[in-house]
Amino acid sequence: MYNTPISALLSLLMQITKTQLADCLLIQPPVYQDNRGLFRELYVAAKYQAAGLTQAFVQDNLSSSQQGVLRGMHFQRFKPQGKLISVLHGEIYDVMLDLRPTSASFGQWQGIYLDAQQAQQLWIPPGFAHGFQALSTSALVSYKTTAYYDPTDEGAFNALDPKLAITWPQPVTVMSDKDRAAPAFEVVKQQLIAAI
Ligand SMILES: Cc1cn([C@H]2C[C@H](O)[C@@H](COP(=O)(O)OP(=O)(O)O[C@H]3O[C@@H](C)C(=O)[C@@H](O)[C@H]3O)O2)c(=O)[nH]c1=O
Repeated sequence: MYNTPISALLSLLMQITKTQLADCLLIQPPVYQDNRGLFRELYVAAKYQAAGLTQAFVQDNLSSSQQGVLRGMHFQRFKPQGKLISVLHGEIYDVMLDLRPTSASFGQWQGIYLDAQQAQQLWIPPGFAHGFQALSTSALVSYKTTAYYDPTDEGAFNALDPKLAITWPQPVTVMSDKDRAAPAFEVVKQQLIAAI
């Protein structure tokens, strides 16, 4: 629909901010409010490609969580997924951790608050672990991925690992059994280094 210069211009309407972690982006698309409510675009290929999200998305996911629920920290080892995160209802604290051994921010994590009213989105490229906590009564989170879900390729480390000390904002009410049983980050880190 748009040629490259026009899509580059359109992408100026989106505010793109670099995060502390290399290659992750905080995206603030315009939110149009009127007496009916609001309108926002979730994804427009030409605009997001112009902003640097050039890989094709192949899957859309939706999860609903009650307050305090913690999901993560997850990744795929050989078929890593880039993720474009949007909150459709409520508020979350979203955490990404750089798993790329050659990256300047390898092993570092950053948490970012995302909420449906402000409508920020987070771009987490392939090569990161991801998790979030629902902070509102309920939170509806949608995310696009650049690789298919493959349960045989799934990896995880413990989001409550005291050495990582991720500062989850609220008491953790529920985690999956799988997430509670996940190893400490150091185990995953050593595996990643050994695989170089
Ligand atoms: C992630 C995923 C799960 N499932 C199934 C497997 C399982 O039966 C059920 C719930 O899966 P999980 O417990 O892994 O769901 P969840 O803990 O919400 O997993 C997600 O967490 C966040 C933090 C991410 O970043 C995602 O990539 C994904 O790992 O849904 C799919 O069919 N497709 C998928 O893409």
